[in-house]
Amino acid sequence: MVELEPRAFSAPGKALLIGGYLVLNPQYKAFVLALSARMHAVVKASSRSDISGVYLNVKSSQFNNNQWNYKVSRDNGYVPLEINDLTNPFVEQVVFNAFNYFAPENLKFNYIEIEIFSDPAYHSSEGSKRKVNQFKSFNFHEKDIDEVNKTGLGSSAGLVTVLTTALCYVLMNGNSLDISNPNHLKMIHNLAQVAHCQAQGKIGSGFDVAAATYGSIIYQRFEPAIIADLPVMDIKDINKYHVALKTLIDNLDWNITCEPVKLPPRLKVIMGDVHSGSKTVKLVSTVQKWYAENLPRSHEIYEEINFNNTVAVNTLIKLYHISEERPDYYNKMIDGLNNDKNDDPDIKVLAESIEMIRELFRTITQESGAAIEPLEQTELLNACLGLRGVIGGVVPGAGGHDAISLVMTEETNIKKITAGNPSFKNVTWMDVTQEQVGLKEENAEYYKDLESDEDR
Ligand SMILES: Nc1ncnc2c1ncn2[C@@H]1O[C@H](COP(=O)(O)OP(=O)(O)OP(=O)(O)O)[C@@H](O)[C@H]1O
Ligand SMILES: C[C@@](O)(CCOP(=O)(O)O)CC(=O)O
Repeated sequence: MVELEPRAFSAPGKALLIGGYLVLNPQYKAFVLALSARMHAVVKASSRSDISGVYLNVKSSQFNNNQWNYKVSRDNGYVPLEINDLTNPFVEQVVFNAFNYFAPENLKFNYIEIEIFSDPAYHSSEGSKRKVNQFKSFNFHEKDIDEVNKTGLGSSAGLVTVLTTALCYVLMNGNSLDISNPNHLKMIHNLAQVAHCQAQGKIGSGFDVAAATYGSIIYQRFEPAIIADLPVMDIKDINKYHVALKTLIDNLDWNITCEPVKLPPRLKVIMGDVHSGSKTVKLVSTVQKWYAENLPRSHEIYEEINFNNTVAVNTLIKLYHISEERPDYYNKMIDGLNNDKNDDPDIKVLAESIEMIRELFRTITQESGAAIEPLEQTELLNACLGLRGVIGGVVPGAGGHDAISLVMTEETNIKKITAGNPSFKNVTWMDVTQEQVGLKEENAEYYKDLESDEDR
């Protein structure tokens, strides 16, 4: 039996700080922050002569020992067959697309095992037990993955990205996958976008998969048609899907923007969970209906949001440059913010543009009935703006009752300054911050021997 060297990969969660809804249109740019919460995949594979075809086990032991066992064969168009009839659309679409992309005739490593881990911040910790080792710390739940409440950080995008990476490693028959190679990263990104869209049954903007792959970025989407135009799998002619997918992944210019960005130094983003969550699909369809029925005014509102989005993003970039070119001036400005002096003109422009974006989304909320910024969130965000060191805040992404995002100085201790204050009684400050890096190679050894917190 030949064994493939185990490898591990992780990909970050996200917050769409600026550009919700507009990012669905390829003409508008968005600012996506990658977060420190990550999804992980540890993969091993071996060649086994005692089984026919390919066998794949995907294990997510954190969620009531959930696991999915697939048989994959070329004769079946690489449509994965789960031997216990269990479903996980995200896993299935990754397997389907990765295998069809490589279309292996005879796979050397035909027994594949992938273990998934999610960092604690993706899900509500209620009823979970923490297991740790020297390197990692994960929550273990007694419920299945679909029954545990999510916080909205994009677990499926992270999952699809790390699973795609793990399978590319195996399907490339060994050591040649290198995630620091831009071509490999592009292959992973494109495959993950296709799988994520197919699993969701819709074509969203893809900002979450882009951030999982490339980290914090300015993002502009691809034209949805490029994925919608893929043929359906025809078992009688499986080469058709393979050729179309190969062309889409390798040869087509997706015309997307994924430009790395950093928050200016000494600023951070903090997320506040309000324990509720939103139905993104419903919000998006309500807003799209409102948009279509209210032209040309709705377009004018979008243009005005875009103007403020651009101001906010450009000001963040400008602040970064100031910090490099005039560090003394910059440090004084941040010190000023810590002492409640918000009089720097650039900070003012940033704060005002974020306020304008919120106001325009409140107009859409009122007119469409889609609760992008519901009253409770308005009150919470306004209370946050009164805190020393906080520059601005939004309900990121599609809005609603998802966790809020606040931009504040590094020195601001939000837990401390809000403790006991009734305005903040419904919010839990999450242990996540922004991160630069997207897909990352991890040490496969670091996931072993996780033990219950109490036993240590
Ligand atoms: N640890 C995991 N193990 C296995 N499957 C997972 C895991 N985490 C997420 N998934 C899959 O992703 C699905 C959740 O994806 P969904 O897109 O609904 O949420 P999300 O990406 O966290 O949310 P949002 O896009 O709103 O931030 C689960 O139902 C499951 O199929
Ligand atoms: C409304 C939208 O722009 C953002 C959805 O963001 P989230 O999944 O709520 O973080 C839709 C999209 O970009 O796919």
